[in-house]
Amino acid sequence: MTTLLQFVILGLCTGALYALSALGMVIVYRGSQVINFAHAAIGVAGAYGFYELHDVRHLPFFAAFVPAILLCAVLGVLVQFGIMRPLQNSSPLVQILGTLGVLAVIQGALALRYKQQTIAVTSSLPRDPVTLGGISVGADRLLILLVVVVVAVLLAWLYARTPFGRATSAVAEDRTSAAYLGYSPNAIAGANWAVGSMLAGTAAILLAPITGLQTNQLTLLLVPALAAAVVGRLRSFPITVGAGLLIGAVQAVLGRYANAVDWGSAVPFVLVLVVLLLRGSRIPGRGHVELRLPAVGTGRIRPVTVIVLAVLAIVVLQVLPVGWVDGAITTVATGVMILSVVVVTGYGGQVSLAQVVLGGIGAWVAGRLVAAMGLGFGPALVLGVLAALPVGIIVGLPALRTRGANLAVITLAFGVAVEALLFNSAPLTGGDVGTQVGFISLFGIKLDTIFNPRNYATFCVVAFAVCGLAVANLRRGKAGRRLLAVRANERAAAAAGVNTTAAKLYAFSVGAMIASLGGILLAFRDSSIVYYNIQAFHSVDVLGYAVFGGVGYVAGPLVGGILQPGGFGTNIGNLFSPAVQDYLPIIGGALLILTLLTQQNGVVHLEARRWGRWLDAAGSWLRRRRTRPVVLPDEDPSVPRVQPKTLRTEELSVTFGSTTVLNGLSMEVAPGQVVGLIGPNGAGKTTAIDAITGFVQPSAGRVLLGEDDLTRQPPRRRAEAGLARSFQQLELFEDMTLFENLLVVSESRSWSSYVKDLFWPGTPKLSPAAAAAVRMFGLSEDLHRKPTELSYGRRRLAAIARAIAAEPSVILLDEPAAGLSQHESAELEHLLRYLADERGMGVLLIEHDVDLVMASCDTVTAIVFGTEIVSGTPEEVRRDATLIEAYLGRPVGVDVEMEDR
Ligand SMILES: Nc1ncnc2c1ncn2[C@@H]1O[C@H](COP(=O)(O)OP(=O)(O)OP(=O)(O)O)[C@@H](O)[C@H]1O
Repeated sequence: MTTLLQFVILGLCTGALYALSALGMVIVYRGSQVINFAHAAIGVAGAYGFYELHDVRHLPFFAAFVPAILLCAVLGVLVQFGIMRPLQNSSPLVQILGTLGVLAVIQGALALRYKQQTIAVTSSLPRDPVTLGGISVGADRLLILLVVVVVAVLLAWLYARTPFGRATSAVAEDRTSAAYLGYSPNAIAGANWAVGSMLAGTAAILLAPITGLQTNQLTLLLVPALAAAVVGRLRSFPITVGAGLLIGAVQAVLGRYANAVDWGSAVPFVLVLVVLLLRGSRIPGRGHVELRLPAVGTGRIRPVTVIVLAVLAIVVLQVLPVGWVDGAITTVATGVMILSVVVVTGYGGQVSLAQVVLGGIGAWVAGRLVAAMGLGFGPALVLGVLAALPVGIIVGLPALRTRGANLAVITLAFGVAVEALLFNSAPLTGGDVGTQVGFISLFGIKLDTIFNPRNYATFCVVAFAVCGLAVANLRRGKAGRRLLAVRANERAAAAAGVNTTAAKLYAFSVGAMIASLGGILLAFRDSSIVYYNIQAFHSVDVLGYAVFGGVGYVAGPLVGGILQPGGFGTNIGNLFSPAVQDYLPIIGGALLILTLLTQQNGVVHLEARRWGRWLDAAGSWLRRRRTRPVVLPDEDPSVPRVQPKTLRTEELSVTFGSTTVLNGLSMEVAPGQVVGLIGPNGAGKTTAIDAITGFVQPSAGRVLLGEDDLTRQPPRRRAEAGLARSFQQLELFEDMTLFENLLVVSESRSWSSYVKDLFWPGTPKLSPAAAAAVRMFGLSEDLHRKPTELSYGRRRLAAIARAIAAEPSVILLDEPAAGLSQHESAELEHLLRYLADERGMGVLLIEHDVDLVMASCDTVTAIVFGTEIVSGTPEEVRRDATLIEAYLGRPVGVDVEMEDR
């Protein structure tokens, strides 16, 4: 028992340092809404600075400590102003990568100077043993614990009670409003980066005497600190400290009682997994802001170009010097791994920092099958690729309830755990000696890289071509459109009936299989695979390479793969100096940062545009081919009536916290009926639509469509049952053309397309209902355009057309006339009647344009503060005094016309 307590206390001390570093992350996040993945790197840079001054130049503790943490502050401020400020409106992916670029540069710079050696650092804190209740612990550990608790209390006070803290909270709440109040968001962000970075430095300086100073110390500090900060919601100081202490204590106990395996490395992963799964939500809330990810290509294949390039590559490989063939192998094999990022992040919009580890798992399975079971390379490769599939699904599971930076944290933590438990486990991998796979061959062709590197390089090129074609096919097929819909807007995707769960898990599983193939190709370059070399943090580089090349483009990975050490980048660098190899991590990090600042869509996007311009200049016939107009199916005069179903809400109530926003709403929308739902701002109209379509759970009441009780169904099932909705903010899929937007809602939801599309995506065609919607709104000229290329009015019409294209029994329109011209509003009125009278749809219309409501609705329900105040024909409602009073805020006579709001 005493031993257990002793380890708990020791663990608490290490945990206190995680907590200290995590507190810094929380501060940075509060000030700038950025999760800083370079946080530990900045801290470790400070620790090296401290070491130089204190241990090498023998300055007293504080004379070394103060400049060291000031160095961290300067680094933090430079990162904020030089990189994060320009990226402040970018997607979480881009912001994460910005900090990861900084991490690569700092780590690369430290590795240049200090290599991989571990430096012993002397402690300035008193280390005499202190005995507490029979347990003896070093005084330095207790002091650290005390320091962290004091810092947490001070921070809590600073951020709750001082003007600086209030200003930071105001900026965190809303940058624009804070600026109106006179706060400078940038100055506040800079100050928080400085304070947060100083805490990172303090934590690293205090940790160095315990663990020794090493550039790889980042893992030791970064992952647990990230985990603690995420558990504290990047806001709460006490919860963050508690989580850090918990991680430290559990790790210490596991290290004592289960030390055969490094279970401690898995603690941050397990903790974050449990917390995020419990806390997350399937569909993001209404306030979720979708920031655009880098651009996605069309996936269009030019077969002649592909064949010519592949043949050319294979021919060139036969004559290249051997050093360059090795470079080609590394570049192309890494390219295969990066293709997995194109699927998961480029198409699926999910940030995964586990791709290298997934590749490593595939390589491990294949390697063991060859070495231990004597299986041939071919079958081992197939089984290795298949083995990654279930692991990919496991990695993808958290993505069902969390997204963005949180997902990046959890996938990184997963990678670190697998690295420690599998790749660093000598019994499982063969340790330093590795796994002997010998000289491999396939169908009698020798593929070893010692005597037959050109064959292996050719095999890598073929593997890339096959995967690249599959990924391009995926982009053009139904499955790809589902992924892009989820990436662009999860809420709208769910409302369109897309199974977001299936789409995400599909992206992760296909990504895992491709990553696994890449991992196998990289591992089997050697006749002895040393799994120690597979590092979880390398996924960070791979994600960076992907964005550098163009994360949405199939050709991007080949450009990104050049940066991989040992690839073409090394070959090119060696032409100038062999030392370039050492600088590659720094160059890679700097290039990534530059790409993010200047061209987030990647090199290939830039080139594609350049080529596009060239094609434009080359002749109009080529231009015609590029912007081939989408052909609508012939007009079908008999667009069928929809399946008639009546929507009923029974005593529907919604409560947020203690506030009841919707209070027992009962209404009915029958087939062929247009029903208006009106009320002043904040009355609860959108909440009613959200509750009917499954985006918020009602606290009481029922939602029925025909005979089906939909009250507990997710949005997708309600869409399948026959409900479609438009959103106030339109929520179109911005990365897709209008044609693709319409396809997402109207094409069949077959599961088979998840497999078929990889090989044969087919030619997409609009359904008669979608084509009719396009004609109705005169959108045929806009079909090949993306929503951003349309005027606001046309975007609105496009959003309504998309909802109609799903052929719903009942359509719910949330302020469809907002921003429309008078002419367009008149057309909308005509359309609403057409949908009800000719197509038999039930229409629920939320609108502030009272004239439109009165002219087009059969019945109108008015709500105020979530409660129905009147319901009846437009004429009855128009003359209701209570409603007029609610709208105008004062009692009036019945003859007063309601204002057109
Ligand atoms: N997720 C939420 N958490 C807490 N309160 C919420 C949430 N969503 C909406 N509300 C509150 O519920 C009330 C009703 O909002 P709702 O958007 O449904 O009104 P509305 O009638 O559609 O208004 P408008 O006409 O301005 O769109 C508002 O006070 C709003 O602030």
